Amino acid sequence: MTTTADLLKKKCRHQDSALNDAQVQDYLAILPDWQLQEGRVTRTFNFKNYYETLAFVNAIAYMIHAEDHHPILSVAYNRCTVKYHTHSVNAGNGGLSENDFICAAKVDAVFAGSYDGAHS
Ligand SMILES: C[C@H](O)[C@H](O)[C@H]1CNC2=NC(N)=NC(=O)C2=N1
Repeated sequence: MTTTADLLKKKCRHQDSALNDAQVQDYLAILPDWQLQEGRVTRTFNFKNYYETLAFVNAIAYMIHAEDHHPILSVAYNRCTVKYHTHSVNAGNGGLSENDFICAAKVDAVFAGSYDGAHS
């Protein structure tokens, strides 16, 4: 059974095939703060003010760049919603892959202050 610790040790890699519904549910079970909304793995993070919201956006941008796996971000005064899906699967039609859950776990680690940087 995959754990969040397993996900944190992984690195995103190119994916061609999407996860099936059962696999998606297994990953969601280990990331309880994330929901599946409109086919995207989604979580909203709340902050005290705009400065802290942007600090979070910049912090996850470092991880996002290191993983080369990009979410849709919506940024408001005191919250940021992160939505992940994988463009490359299903012949470019998109879907969910393990990369989405690797990055969700790493976003949580950044938010918790426990992200230990990109590994080569
Ligand atoms: C060439 C580049 O590595 C690919 O286009 C990456 C970039 N970032 C990506 N981000 C997401 N969310 N899905 C992808 O399939 C993806 N592919």
